[in-house]
Amino acid sequence: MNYFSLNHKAANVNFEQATINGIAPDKGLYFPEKLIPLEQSFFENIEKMSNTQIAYEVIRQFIATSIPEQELSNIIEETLNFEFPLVKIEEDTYALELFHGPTMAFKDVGARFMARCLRYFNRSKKDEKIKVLVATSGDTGGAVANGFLRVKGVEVIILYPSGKVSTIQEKQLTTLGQNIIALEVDGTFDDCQAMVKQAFLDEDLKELNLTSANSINIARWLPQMFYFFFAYRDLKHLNKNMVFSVPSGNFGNICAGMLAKKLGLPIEFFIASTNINDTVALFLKSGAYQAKPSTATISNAMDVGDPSNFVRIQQLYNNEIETLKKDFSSYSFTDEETKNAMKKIYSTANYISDPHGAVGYLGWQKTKEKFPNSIGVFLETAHPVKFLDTVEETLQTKIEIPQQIKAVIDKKKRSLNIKNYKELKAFLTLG
Ligand SMILES: Cc1ncc(COP(=O)(O)O)c(C=O)c1O
Ligand SMILES: N[C@@H](CCOP(=O)(O)O)C(=O)O
Repeated sequence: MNYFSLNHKAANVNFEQATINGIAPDKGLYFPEKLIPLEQSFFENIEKMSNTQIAYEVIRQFIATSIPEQELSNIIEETLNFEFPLVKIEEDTYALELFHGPTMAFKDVGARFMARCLRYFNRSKKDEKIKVLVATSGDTGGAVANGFLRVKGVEVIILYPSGKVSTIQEKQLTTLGQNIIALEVDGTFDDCQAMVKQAFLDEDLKELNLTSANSINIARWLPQMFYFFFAYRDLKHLNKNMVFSVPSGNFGNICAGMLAKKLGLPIEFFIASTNINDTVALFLKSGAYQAKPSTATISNAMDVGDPSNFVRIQQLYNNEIETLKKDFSSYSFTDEETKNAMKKIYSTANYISDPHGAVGYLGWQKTKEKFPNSIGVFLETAHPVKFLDTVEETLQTKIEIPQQIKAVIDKKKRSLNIKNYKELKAFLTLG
């Protein structure tokens, strides 16, 4: 399988090269050249398959010969060594918990998979180093730090917006040291992401072997398909159509679900549920895509004003907005609505949702009238403890701190402050 650039001005490359490049030389995101639907027998027998068997079948066409079969199986086994439970919230509503990995956010899947692919690609390199540049609005940074810690030949540089991530998220991305460096940016997530993209295109930095560990990188993005299949397997016995509501920021997660649908996964509809950063919802109304500066909210990991992966979603639908709307819509919610949803879920189902999951719940609530015979699955993308102050204050309850968080909470933060691209470039060239 090869990948082409969505800007159509760069050479097609295989999985290994696309992973190492991160983004194509013409600034475009890589996209698979063809999508081969999975066999009918796969869906007929899916209840009998384990997570790792499903993941292997789903991803193998995308890896092709870049990684040998046994090695790919090992990568998947190591990546998916935690649970993906579904919790019934209401008769027609389920939460798919994606936070049982080491950093308690869905990013663990993509970050662990990508780190292991790079480890394989670096296996025979001696002194050569790859620098992984990553922008985070909260969770990617921690997951990438954890997933890439001590990976041979890789140095990770994380850019995060100062004062705009939660205390626990900040600890997760600034305290590991070793091959992980955190840069605290005086700006928003979009500023961080723009700087990362600029660095990839900077001729002066060509020698540095830069790549990205955001979902713009196919090795981070593609494994995010896995858990849509797991949820289907676990709910198939209900014999109902399924609608997914995905709390969305950079739109990588929902785009992976939509790719899964193109492979044959029978999902009826997708809802991109956002906070007030509503660039995509506005696009669906007006037909004109207008990126805007992001606004800070209590679901901070979704504070994205120019979602990178929306171009991939458009590509999946041949840039035909009316066709896209048959499978997809987007709704935005305020912090007040989010807090009320958290309270409702807590009082009616005794379930503590984090602000992102609550936005997902709201998206399904808003849409469910149109799907009276279906079940809605909203993704619980992070553990509520990651947003401790907001959750405890909103629900007036105490959350037990899990072991993964205890391990970082008292560690000392280490970060360097930067203000602009010039300072990033100076750091990369001198540091
Ligand atoms: C907890 C949480 N929920 C939702 C999102 C949004 O996911 P995506 O950027 O793939 O749309 C993120 C960050 O990406 C996140 O960390
Ligand atoms: N919400 C993200 C922002 C980056 O998203 P990514 O999936 O493209 O890495 C975060 O938590 O950092």
